[in-house]
Amino acid sequence: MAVAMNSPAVPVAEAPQRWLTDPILRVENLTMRFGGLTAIDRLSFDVGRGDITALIGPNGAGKTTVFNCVTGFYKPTEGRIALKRGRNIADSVVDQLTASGDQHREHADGSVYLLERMADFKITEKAGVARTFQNIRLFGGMTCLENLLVAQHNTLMRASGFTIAGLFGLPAYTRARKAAMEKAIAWLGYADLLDRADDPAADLSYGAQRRLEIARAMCTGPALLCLDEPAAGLNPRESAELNKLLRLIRDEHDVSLLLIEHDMGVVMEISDHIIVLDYGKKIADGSALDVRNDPRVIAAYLGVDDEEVEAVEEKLDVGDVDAAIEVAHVDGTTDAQGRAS
Ligand SMILES: Nc1ncnc2c1ncn2[C@@H]1O[C@H](COP(=O)(O)OP(=O)(O)OP(=O)(O)O)[C@@H](O)[C@H]1O
Repeated sequence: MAVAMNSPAVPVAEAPQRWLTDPILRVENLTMRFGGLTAIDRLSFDVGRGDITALIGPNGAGKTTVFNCVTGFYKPTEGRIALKRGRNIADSVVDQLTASGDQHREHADGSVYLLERMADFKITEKAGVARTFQNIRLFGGMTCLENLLVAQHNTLMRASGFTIAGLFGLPAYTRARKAAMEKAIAWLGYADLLDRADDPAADLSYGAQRRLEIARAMCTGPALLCLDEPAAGLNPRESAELNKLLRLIRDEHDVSLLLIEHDMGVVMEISDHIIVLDYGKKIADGSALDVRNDPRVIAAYLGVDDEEVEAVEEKLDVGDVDAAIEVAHVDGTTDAQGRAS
């Protein structure tokens, strides 16, 4: 997908650097090899609790592979992925858990999970990590409301004691069913889809389907929400609606977000923290402002040669980002994916 570094985005004001002081997710020395190909190479980064963190980079940089490792779809070749559900959990607690060989530990300040040791369904259910995919995966024939109820199936099954007792009006099940309905209706509201509750999901516009998918992920009660290209294919109005929903999730629901995104307008506007990958390695890590001005990032996206990075740097030294991008555009030869050809 083409990437526009010079989109008219206004970077957000400098936010507190929570990824340094209070990480919810800590990825350390992550390596993923597919046969002879090293897709991720000793990658380390932190995701701040309560932040919107964007993982960006040209096509093939390894973003989806990182997501697949965090969410348990892939078992990493090496590395540790620790999720801390609770503030002030010392690194020594994570080290003790690692040494114990266990997957999870309850601690006075919260729970710690080693995601690289867990199956994907446990990562969702126990650690509280939800995700969406590049291609929308709703149940198209079900209504919007039904999609959000299905997401709460596990909670309802637990409440029924995993029996048919729910059918006979077990009080715990009746309460859980009411709570599930209230949650589904609340998320339809947050996603601005209340008036479409009884319509089949497949009838919604593309942007509305994206918001429904995010609402469905939120119905699982995550602590960390991973979104794979949520703005792909959206028009400017739909992107603005998406940004509003993502900010609401961060600001009012105490959920941290990790997203892969190619749309630099969305990334620069809503991200507290940006991590840039190229060829499976981290090439930049910081606020939107830092990353936007980083010559290595511009070079990676626009495909300039190493010696031309200096020319880009010179323009940036005098604060002329647009001229730096212009230099990169003239000198770099890019293919449609923003990768040098
Ligand atoms: N299951 C797999 N088997 C073999 N190679 C893979 C597999 N998954 C990913 N790769 C390779 O790993 C590298 C990183 O791919 P990945 O999909 O993570 O990149 P990406 O940054 O998400 O790209 P895009 O922006 O196009 O989605 C690529 O070279 C890709 O071909």
